[in-house]
Amino acid sequence: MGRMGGNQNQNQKTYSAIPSDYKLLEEVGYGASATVYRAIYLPFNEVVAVKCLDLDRCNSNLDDIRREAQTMSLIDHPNVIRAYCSFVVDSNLWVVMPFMAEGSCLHLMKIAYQDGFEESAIGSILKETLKALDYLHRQGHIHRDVKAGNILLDTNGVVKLADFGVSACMFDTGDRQRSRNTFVGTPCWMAPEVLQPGSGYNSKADIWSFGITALELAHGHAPFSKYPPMKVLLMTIQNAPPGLDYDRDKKFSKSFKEMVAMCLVKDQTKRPTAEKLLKHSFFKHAKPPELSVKNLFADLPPLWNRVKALQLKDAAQLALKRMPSAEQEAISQSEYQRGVSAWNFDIEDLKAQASLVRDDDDMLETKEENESVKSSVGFKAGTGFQFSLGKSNSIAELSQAESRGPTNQLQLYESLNKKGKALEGDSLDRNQENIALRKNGSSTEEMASTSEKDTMQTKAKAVKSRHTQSGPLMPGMLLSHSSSERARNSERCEIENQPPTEKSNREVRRAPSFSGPLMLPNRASANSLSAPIKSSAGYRDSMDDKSKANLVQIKGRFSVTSENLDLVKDIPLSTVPRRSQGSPLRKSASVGDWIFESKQVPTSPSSKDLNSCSVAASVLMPHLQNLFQQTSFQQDLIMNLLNSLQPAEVLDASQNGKLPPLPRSTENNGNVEPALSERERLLLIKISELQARMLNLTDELTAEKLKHVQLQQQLNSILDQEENGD
Ligand SMILES: Nc1ncnc2c1ncn2[C@@H]1O[C@H](COP(=O)(O)OP(=O)(O)OP(=O)(O)O)[C@@H](O)[C@H]1O
Repeated sequence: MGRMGGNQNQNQKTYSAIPSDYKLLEEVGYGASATVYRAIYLPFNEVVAVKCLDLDRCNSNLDDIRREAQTMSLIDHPNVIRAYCSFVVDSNLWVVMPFMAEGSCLHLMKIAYQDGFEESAIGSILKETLKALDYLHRQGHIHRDVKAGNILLDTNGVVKLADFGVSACMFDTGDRQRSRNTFVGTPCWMAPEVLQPGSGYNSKADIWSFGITALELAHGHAPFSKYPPMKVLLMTIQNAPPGLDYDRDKKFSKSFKEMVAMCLVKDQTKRPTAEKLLKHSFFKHAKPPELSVKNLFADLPPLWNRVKALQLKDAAQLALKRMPSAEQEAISQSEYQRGVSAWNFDIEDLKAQASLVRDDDDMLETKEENESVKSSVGFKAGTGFQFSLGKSNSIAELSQAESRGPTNQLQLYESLNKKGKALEGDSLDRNQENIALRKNGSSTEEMASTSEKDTMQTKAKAVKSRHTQSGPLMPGMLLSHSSSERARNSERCEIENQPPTEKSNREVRRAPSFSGPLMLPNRASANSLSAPIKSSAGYRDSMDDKSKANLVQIKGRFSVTSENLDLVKDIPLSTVPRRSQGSPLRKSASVGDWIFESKQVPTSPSSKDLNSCSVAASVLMPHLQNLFQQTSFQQDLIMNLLNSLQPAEVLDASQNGKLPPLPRSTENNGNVEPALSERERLLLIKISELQARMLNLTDELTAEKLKHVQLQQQLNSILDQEENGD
């Protein structure tokens, strides 16, 4: 057992890393990879929360986890939950935190406010959350998982933002997904730029999630939460942003609506910073949380009883339902409960789930949708996808091709690829392929993963194996998700089309064309097939100057800052050997983001050369950087793909001379191989084939389901006739 991180501040109490010092009591929550217990820290006789993360389900490097834990323990803000300490116990990581006796906003809504909170409480909760975001952004961090489930409440009305850092490394690493093959994140809270490869994201992604969280608190659920993740993804990218624009929202003030609309602007550069948003009149008039939030818990039973009640209620509901719909429910609940944590998707799971959406349900949805969405096209028979014609040609083309069938889609993909268009970042198809690349493992496992039964079994097993200390345990159940309302998509083009303000114009002008090592790829793009990382200058531009200047790395959900940035900021990425030993730039094993170690910056001859020709360098740098990143990601993706291929297939392909040999060791792939482009081309074809196969299978499945429905209808009519005959 080793201590992972703890607060070093002399003025603060020190918590030991000895498991027997903690008496675990009731389970008070669970997430995708962790169960949270109320516990007593015996030396202080103090109630704390212990989050137990199952390390078996995460192949992350312990060093990365340690770094995350240390960063988490350095967080110091009244609205951000801090880790007292964290340490490994058997195969679990225990994170000790303050106990928030009223649990998360999500829990509270489920138990007592299924249609959301009233505006005054929402204002207070959001204001406190925004203070937390402002702090994190100033420190150079992006939270990336802002949602009601991560806003914790204390009995006296204190609001704290939780769930980052340690869990981030669990969620972000592809290893975790590979090892479990069960995870599919719901992109309900994700900003469009996060969902689209290559576009790059920054702290403004948190502002989008914050806007979605505002809607979640107002309605009791996030927009699109009843849809399968793939559909949510499409709707987020292609529809107008959701808002508080409907009849049911009449009760909300103009300033609340306006604030939400400001957050939910698709163009990230037009979203306000947390600091600026805090000055909005909605927050100026927000009541202190001890006045408005505290009232929410009056007369409610203790948190653990609520959690237990929710679990029992959901279990009973599920048991009552017929299996197919129970499965659907479980999937939907599971997705909602698991939330947005992983910024990775799994195309096959997504497709499988999309095909489970009942058509009759969608017909209703579509009717409603058509009221607000001006033009929409069918996505794919049987899946119920609907989306408006988007701005992007490639998305529209691909979508139409998708609706025409897999062959067309493949052809279009290939033609785009030929034209070079397919490398554009906003290609949905590419996004799907990126997603597909994350898949590894057998389809049997994968299908099983979506079933309620397995989810429960897995959770029960995990809880059993974890809990060796004490405390009554409930088998982990899926939380209920009462959302039945769909989100509406209102056109708010005025907001999006607003001309940039004078200030933002100035910002754009000031924007450096060379983004340096800080221009980090987004997670989606890091996994993209070959999408170039467009200039991610926005990352710095949109941050406060202070944090911009200090940012040196992103780890998990953290980007860590340094005062010595100047030392490193002009080192071109293209001159830095990637992931080779001793390189200052390497990839975090846990999170897939770049880490720059400022102390080890080499002075490379090429950077000197470039400096001697500064004009050319400034023009060249972004291109070189993009090229470098592109190649790196391609390498990653190829490795991912190779890993996902059956070994026999790889062997076969290389023996037949189809594929040039590729070093399988991830240690060696820092250098760009000359044969890479040929290999990439072949692999792209392979990917296309795989995707086409997958689409065919999905189509077959859909056709079978249709047949099944028709047969059932025939059977029903025969039975009716027989009954009438009788
Ligand atoms: N400090 C705490 N005090 C009280 N309850 C907590 C605390 N931390 C977490 N919880 C409860 O446990 C739930 C799960 O915790 P958490 O979100 O950290 O787990 P996770 O596995 O990281 O979840 P997710 O899937 O949302 O990322 C929370 O939604 C909340 O209800």
